Amino acid sequence: MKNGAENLCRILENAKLNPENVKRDDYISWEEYFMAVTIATSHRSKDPATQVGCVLVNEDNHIVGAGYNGFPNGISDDEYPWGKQSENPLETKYTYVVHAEMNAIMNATARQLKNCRLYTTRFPCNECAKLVIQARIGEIIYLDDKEEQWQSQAARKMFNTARIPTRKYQKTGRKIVIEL
Ligand SMILES: O=c1ccn([C@H]2C[C@H](O)[C@@H](COP(=O)(O)O)O2)c(=O)[nH]1
Ligand SMILES: [Zn+2]
Repeated sequence: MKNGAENLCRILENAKLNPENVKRDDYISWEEYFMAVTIATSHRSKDPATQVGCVLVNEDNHIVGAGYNGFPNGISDDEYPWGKQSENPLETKYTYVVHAEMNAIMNATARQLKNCRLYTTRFPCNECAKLVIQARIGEIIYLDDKEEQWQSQAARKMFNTARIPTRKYQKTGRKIVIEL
């Protein structure tokens, strides 16, 4: 305890004598950083209605995978349909699109995703939930839930049974402006 107080005094003294030696204190937190990367990733999606981003983070806070919703490799974004409604399932995006979570898992640089955290802009659907559980991912952090959708309800039910915690990202109000 005494050492802690002495250290603090030294830091404050140093800050007074050499203000330029002191680290900045307005850096973003890990949580803000990972959600910012997740949101940025969603901007790669070509889906005109819903852009989803997903990032996988290991226990060392390293990003080991990222993905967004899009058609499979080699499937043309211009020739396949992006529409939602048609009597013919061959004419809607749902038949073809790979979900952001699936892409993040498939693209991961690590084979072992056990205990990774999954950041996503949208609560995973039931199909993604199955993959997440099989990959032994440890926690889900999401920006928006889709509580009204049965796919999200089924996913939540499976996460609860599999004891995978989920939590809504708490916005901090921090803004970062990126000029591209
Ligand atoms: O877990 C999920 C659920 C959905 N997506 C993708 C798939 C589609 O491209 C959109 C959903 O389209 P709506 O227009 O909102 O019906 O989101 C995903 O990536 N992950
Ligand atoms: Zn999904």
